[in-house]
Amino acid sequence: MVRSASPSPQGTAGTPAPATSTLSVRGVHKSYGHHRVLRGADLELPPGCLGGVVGENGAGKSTLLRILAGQLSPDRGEVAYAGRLGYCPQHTVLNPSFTVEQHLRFFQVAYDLPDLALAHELMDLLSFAGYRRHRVGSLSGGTRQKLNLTLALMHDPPLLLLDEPYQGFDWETYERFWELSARLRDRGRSVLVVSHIAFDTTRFDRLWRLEQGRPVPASTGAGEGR
Ligand SMILES: Nc1ncnc2c1ncn2[C@@H]1O[C@H](COP(=O)(O)OP(=O)(O)OP(=O)(O)O)[C@@H](O)[C@H]1O
Repeated sequence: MVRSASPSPQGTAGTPAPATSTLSVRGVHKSYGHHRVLRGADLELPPGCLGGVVGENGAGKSTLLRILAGQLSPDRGEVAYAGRLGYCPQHTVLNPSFTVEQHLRFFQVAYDLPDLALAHELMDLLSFAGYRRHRVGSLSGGTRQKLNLTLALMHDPPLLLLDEPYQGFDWETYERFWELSARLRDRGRSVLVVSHIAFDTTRFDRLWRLEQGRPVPASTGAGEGR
């Protein structure tokens, strides 16, 4: 049973997660037909923590994140989180006919934001403010991903679920991404990054390796702090 998960981009508050956690996942199972992908996944993410879930292609990372974001129902298990969430899906759901600015306006309405100040700040930080009037269909993959990420972050939610968020980024933008994530973490946000790339694990406060359908705690290589 899912006690709390939001299908909408803005998220909704559901059953609160335990006081010590922003996100609490208990015993989540998911199969596609006979293919058992998640087999009792447990995970706790406290406030102000930058967490990572790594695993091989097909391990079930996106399935887990889609369940956490409320896009997919688990067969059983519980997901609870406090407040809104921001979800950056692996595959962008952008409309190629609309401009970057039009996307921001749509999400401003969806999130019920008074202005786009944070969105514009994120665009400056990710160096794509110059594309504001460009149609999404004309953008490079990396720039589309910058927009994808901005749409997930622009309402400053307490919980961020980011699926392969730096795919297509050049090195400078990749570094900016980590600076931004660390800044969010330092402001008390909980950030969960899913990636098949496991070489930069020292960036994380907590790390799990998704193996045989379960996130297994792993060393970040930097000493566990949070
Ligand atoms: N809608 C679906 N129907 C059937 N099988 C699916 C579906 N979605 C995913 N799968 C299968 O479930 C398994 C896990 O897929 P998932 O996309 O969650 O893995 P992943 O760890 O995110 O992989 P990647 O690193 O390649 O993105 C894979 O074997 C995939 O083929």
